[in-house]
Amino acid sequence: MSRILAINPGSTSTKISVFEDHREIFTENVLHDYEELKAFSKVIDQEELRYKAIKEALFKRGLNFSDFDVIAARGGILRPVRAGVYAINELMLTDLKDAVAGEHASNVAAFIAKRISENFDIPAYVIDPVSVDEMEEVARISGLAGIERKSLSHALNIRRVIFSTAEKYGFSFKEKNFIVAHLGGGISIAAVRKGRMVDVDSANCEGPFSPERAGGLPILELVELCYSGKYTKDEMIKKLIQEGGIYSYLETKDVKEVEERAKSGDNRARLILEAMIYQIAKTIGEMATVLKGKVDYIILTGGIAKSEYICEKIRGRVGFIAKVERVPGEEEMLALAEAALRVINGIEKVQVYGGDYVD
Ligand SMILES: Nc1ncnc2c1ncn2[C@@H]1O[C@H](COP(=O)(O)OP(=O)(O)O)[C@@H](O)[C@H]1O
Ligand SMILES: CCCC(=O)OP(=O)(O)O
Repeated sequence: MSRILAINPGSTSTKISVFEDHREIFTENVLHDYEELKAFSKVIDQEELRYKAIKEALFKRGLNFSDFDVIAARGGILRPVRAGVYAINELMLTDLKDAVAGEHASNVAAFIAKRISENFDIPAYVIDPVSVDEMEEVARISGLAGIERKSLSHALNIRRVIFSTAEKYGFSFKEKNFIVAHLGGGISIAAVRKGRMVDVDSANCEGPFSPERAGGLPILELVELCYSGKYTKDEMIKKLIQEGGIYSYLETKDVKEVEERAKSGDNRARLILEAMIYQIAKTIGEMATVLKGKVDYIILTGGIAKSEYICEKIRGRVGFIAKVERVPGEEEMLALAEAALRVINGIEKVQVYGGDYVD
């Protein structure tokens, strides 16, 4: 039996899970004081705070870091990489430290995992980082020379729900084509052709708006706003990534609340919710063209997919394309544990993060 510690830092919490082989022993979402987190200018500076929080959560249950056989961590915004399991090396830590590809809560995970690994002599890996990039060449062209489309997505959950759907229906995920819409605080929608994520609407800067992110915007108005003198660069980024989308219209990021408001006669909430659903469906339609109409399953996942009401409305718009599956919530912790197990059992090779990405 192998005991696995899975670590998944989010913007306000650190989720940890303990698995014994495939069996989940417990999962805890350790909440952090937002004010305390805000005091750090870089995400990786939160290492000590989050490390201690994880240690305490384990200690409470009579566990220590030395009780584990492997550490599996969510990968941050690294250079573009193929999907898979990566050993944590110096280049990875330097890239995360320099935030070469951007800041994200998961950037700190590799540092925590490395620390445990060194102190307790346990292997540690990061798995399916948010910068998994398997896009085809044609998908990288943005429309303006000098700006390239980027693959920044909920790759860990997207790949996991494809595995679980394939398992459910008894086929290999490499035999089929999927469109996966991860519908959480951020939204990413991917076209996955026979196991390869050939295109994705990046969670931070394209596609539908989400509870907290603006998604794709009319570009000239955006330029006007940037140069209006009202906002600094950091304020603009915050406005687009943390305070955009539903939040900018309704001052809440809670879609459950918005749905309740819409159902009880709040016309503004109804319109904004309908618009998000409309944009999600439109992007799913776009991804169907990427797969030339050969779509086997559309999978709706993430917190918002817990809503039958919203999923039915999306299904109403995209059901003509393919069968719509719902995988409510996310399976990221399980995805981390299973990947580590595949390595332990010799089913999957550990890859070297080396900036040697070849398409
Ligand atoms: N039953 C539900 N119905 C509608 N929306 C829901 C439901 N449960 C959670 N959500 C919404 O899902 C969003 C968060 O999704 P989640 O995947 O947990 O986000 P993240 O991990 O990105 O923070 C929130 O807007 C939340 O209100
Ligand atoms: C940066 C892409 C992945 C992402 O948006 O994750 P969160 O929704 O967890 O911030």
